[in-house]
Amino acid sequence: MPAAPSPVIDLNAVTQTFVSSDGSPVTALQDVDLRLRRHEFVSLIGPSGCGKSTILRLIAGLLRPTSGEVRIFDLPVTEPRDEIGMVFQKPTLLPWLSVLDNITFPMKHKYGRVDEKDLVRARELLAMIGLQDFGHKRPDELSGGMQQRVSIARSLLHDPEILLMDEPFSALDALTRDEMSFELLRIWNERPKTVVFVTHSIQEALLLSDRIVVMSARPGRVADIIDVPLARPRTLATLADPRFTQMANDIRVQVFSRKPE
Ligand SMILES: Nc1ncnc2c1ncn2[C@@H]1O[C@H](COP(=O)(O)OP(=O)(O)OP(=O)(O)O)[C@@H](O)[C@H]1O
Repeated sequence: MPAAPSPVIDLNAVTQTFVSSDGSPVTALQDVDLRLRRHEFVSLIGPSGCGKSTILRLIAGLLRPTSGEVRIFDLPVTEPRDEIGMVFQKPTLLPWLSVLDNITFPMKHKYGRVDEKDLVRARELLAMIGLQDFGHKRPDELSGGMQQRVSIARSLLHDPEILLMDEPFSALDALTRDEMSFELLRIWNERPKTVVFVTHSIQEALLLSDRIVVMSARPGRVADIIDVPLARPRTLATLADPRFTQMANDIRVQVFSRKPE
C-alpha cells in the first residue's frame, strides 16, 4: 500500500504558554495534536479563550510554540510564509486606498510595486466576489459584507495553499453571514485550499467543514474531531437536511457539557 501523503499542516504535542500582564503564566494550549490533509476544510470551535486564534497564529508563523512542533508541508514553521493567507474578524482594509489597491497592497508592501499580473489577478478576484464595479471605491463606500469579501480577495491574491480564517463572518448580520458561507464554499471549490476556519457558530462549522475540531476550555486541548459526512456541494438544502440538525444538536450538547478543567 502506498504511504499516506504527509499532512499539509501538522501540530505535534503543541503547548503554548503566555505570560499575562501580572506576570503569571497562562497556558493557552496543552498538548495539541492536529493534522490537516491537502485541501481539507477544518473548523475549530470551542469556548472563548480556549486557544483557537493561538492555533492560527502558530500555523501562520506569527508565534513559536513553547513546546511541541508545528510543521507546514513537512517543514518546521519558523516565520510567516507566502503559502498562507489570513482573514480576520474585521476586514482590516486601509481606508485611504481604493478597493483594488487594498487587494494588491500585500504585493506593494512586500515588493514595493504591483506587477501587471497582480493587477489582472486582483481584477479577476474582484469579479469572482461580484465586486467588479467597485474596484475604484474606498472601503467606507462598501457594506460590511462587501468589505469582508474584499479582505478575502486580498488574502487570495498570491493564491495561497493555506487559508487561515479567524471568525471572518462574525461581525456580519445573519443573512450576509449565510451568503458569505456559500460564497466561501464556491471560492474554495474553484480554487481548492487547505482551510482552518475559527468560528463560534456550530451551523457555520457544519455547513463549511470536512471535519470539526472541538476544543476544551483553557488550557485548550483537542476534545474531539468530528467528521462531517454531508454531501458536497453544500447548498441551502444542506441546512434543511435532518442529519444537519441532528449533528448541530449533538455538537451543541458536547460543547456545552464540557466543563472548564
Ligand atoms: N500575547 C498574549 N499574552 C498573554 N496572554 C495571551 C496572549 N495571547 C493570547 N493569550 C491568552 O491565551 C488564551 C487563548 O487566547 P486565544 O485568543 O487564542 O483564544 P480564542 O479561543 O481564540 O478566544 P476567542 O474565542 O475569545 O477569540 C486566552 O486566555 C488569552 O487571554
